[in-house]
Amino acid sequence: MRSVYDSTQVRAAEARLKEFTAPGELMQRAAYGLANECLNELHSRRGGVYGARAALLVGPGGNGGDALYSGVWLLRRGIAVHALLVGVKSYPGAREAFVRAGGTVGAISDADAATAVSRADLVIDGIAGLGSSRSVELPDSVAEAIATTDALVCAVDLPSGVNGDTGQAYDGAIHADMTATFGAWKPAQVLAPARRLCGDVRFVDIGLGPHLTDPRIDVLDYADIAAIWPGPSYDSHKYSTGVVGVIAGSAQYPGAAVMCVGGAIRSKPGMVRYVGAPDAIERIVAAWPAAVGATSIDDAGRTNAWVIGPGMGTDDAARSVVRSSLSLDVPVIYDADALTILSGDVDRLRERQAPTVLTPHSGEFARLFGEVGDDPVESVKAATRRTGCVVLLKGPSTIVAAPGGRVLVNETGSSKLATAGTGDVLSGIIGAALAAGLPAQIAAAAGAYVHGALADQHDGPLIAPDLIDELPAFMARLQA
Ligand SMILES: NC(=O)C1=CN([C@@H]2O[C@H](COP(=O)(O)OP(=O)(O)OC[C@H]3O[C@@H](n4cnc5c(N)ncnc54)[C@H](O)[C@@H]3O)[C@@H](O)[C@H]2O)[C@@H](O)CC1
Repeated sequence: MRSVYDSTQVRAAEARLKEFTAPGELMQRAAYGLANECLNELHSRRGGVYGARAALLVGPGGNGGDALYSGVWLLRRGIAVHALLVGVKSYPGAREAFVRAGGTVGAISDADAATAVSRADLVIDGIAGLGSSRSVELPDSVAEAIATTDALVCAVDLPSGVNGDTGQAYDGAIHADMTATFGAWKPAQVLAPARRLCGDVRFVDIGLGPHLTDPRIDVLDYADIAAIWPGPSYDSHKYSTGVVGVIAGSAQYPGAAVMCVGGAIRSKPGMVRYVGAPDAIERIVAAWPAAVGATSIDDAGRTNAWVIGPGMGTDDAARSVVRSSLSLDVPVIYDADALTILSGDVDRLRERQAPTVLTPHSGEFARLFGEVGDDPVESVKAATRRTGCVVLLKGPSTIVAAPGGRVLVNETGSSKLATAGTGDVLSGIIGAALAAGLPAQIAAAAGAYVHGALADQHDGPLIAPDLIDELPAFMARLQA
């Protein structure tokens, strides 16, 4: 598990750590770590560092200070380093130390600033880090040189022009190949769209660890999923490993039911019960002979969790099923059409006594709760407060929040998943995890992890059934 801290938490931890360290010590640790990461990467790219050129983009704050002090270390390794000041001020003492070590200094507005960037093997972006909250305005020629260079572009703590806490990217944000993060992972390093601008994030330990508490976000990794994903025990039987009920599909979207049941059944619950019209049951059993059919929830028999919504339509019959499902006393995941049906009636979700998971994409989220906005984590948290449900917002970074709980962000998957039917598979996987007894937020986040990992491991173009085909091998590895 990777814990992620926002700027207020990082600054508070820094303030506490500073009580035990000499003045300037933390910046020296950061600058040394930054220089090391750059030197290692430069070495692997060029086979050596001596004789290389570096350009530093230096803002007025601590971020620029880190860049200048890292320049001192680069100079000591025989790299020619030129600093370009963005603005008139620079961090007290840093510029002088840099010049003493042999560095040269110019302004970002200098006529040869773009040339200095284009000739560099390494560009260090120290315009702004934790204090970055607006667009980056550089001369066009410099912006163009940064955007087109083959040099290693390394961001100091965070790329300039991204909001470290929300993941928002402002105009002109720097696109780095690598980011050296100091002391903690920051939200922008795991949230879209900023995550992509960070490149490869390298953690530089400056000793903040003991002073950081109560992370804003956690990111689950493979080891977490392997530890929590339920597997059968020696005395398992089909009822002990969980029974999933699925209400999905319609005459218009029959495939949604096949995808959803497939996602559930291949995640290995004890049993999957499909509820639908007789012809739909026939189709499902033809595709998945191990599934069991029933024509109503009442006739379905014992079930540990329900998946309701994929492709079910929004007609009166579907509305009535969704309304009556609110009183089910087992966990329910509402997806797709069920979310559209609930969008006129969001506050009724508070009636639910058992755990409930909502899995909207941004359009469905907007219908339910209003537009996601610039701070998606806060939007999702507000939705959980309003409904009392676990809310999983699908997107380039999937966010899963629970009432009163910590926010989880999923990093697996990619735009490969932007194809019809993949969401139906996801809800089936989450349904299986819920039926097996995982807590709702963990089930949702673990399901998103598995779903994304299936896409990641699939070679070539992906369609939704490929995810189901990848499931047995993935599950076998996970439970080995
Ligand atoms: N506080 C500490 O103890 C440590 C801080 N460190 C560094 O200090 C940084 C935070 O320093 P600061 O609080 O001074 O904040 P920053 O240096 O991130 O940014 C603040 C300054 O940059 C300007 N700025 C913001 N966006 C800009 C833009 N787009 N274009 C031009 N100027 C812009 C602001 O007006 C302000 O003057 C961290 O990200 C990290 O790099 C590290 O040295 C580790 C220790």
